[in-house]
Amino acid sequence: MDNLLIAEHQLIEPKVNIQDARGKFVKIFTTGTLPEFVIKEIFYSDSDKGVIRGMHFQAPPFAQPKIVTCVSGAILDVIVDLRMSSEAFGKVYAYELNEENGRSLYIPVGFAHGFKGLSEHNKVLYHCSTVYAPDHEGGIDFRSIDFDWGEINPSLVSERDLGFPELINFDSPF
Ligand SMILES: Cc1cn([C@H]2C[C@H](O)[C@@H](COP(=O)(O)OP(=O)(O)O[C@H]3O[C@@H](C)C(=O)[C@@H](O)[C@H]3O)O2)c(=O)[nH]c1=O
Repeated sequence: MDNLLIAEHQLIEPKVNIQDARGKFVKIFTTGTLPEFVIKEIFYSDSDKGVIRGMHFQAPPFAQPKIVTCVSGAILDVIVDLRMSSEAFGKVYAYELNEENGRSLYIPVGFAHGFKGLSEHNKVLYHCSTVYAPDHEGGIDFRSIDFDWGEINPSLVSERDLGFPELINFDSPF
């Protein structure tokens, strides 16, 4: 599938990021940003400070490249490389996405994704290049990757996210 061809993650700078007397205008994506990226679903989440969601992926043949943008507030966005053939298997990349920098993160096939809310509230917008496939959803315990999440409040994490396997015991489908 063409939309699975962009193999590496990319931090996408906004094409326009303007503040004026009315407020902000941010263009996060335009044709040419990721020419092969096809949008099949768009959704957003709304979370409070300290909430952690992740680390999630969809397994082949329903793997799901996506572009993540924090349109309100601030998050620490985190991905981990789960590609068995990758020299960087298990490597973690983390970026602050927030309403000021207008940045997005493109997440290719073979990575799990999660984030922690840094501001009082955040809204995170997803553009996905495949549709939701609940039977092919998977995850890694966010506490098992090589990343310091700071304070973790289990009441701000879903039951499902607390029950995923640890990376060390994980049989990657990628
Ligand atoms: C992801 C998703 C969930 N749902 C449903 C399932 C559930 O009842 C409810 C909330 O789902 P979750 O608890 O999985 O929501 P959440 O934990 O926010 O899931 C998201 O986490 C981040 C880290 C990602 O990377 C996303 O791709 C997605 O997996 O929405 C859909 O109907 N369609 C979807 O595409």
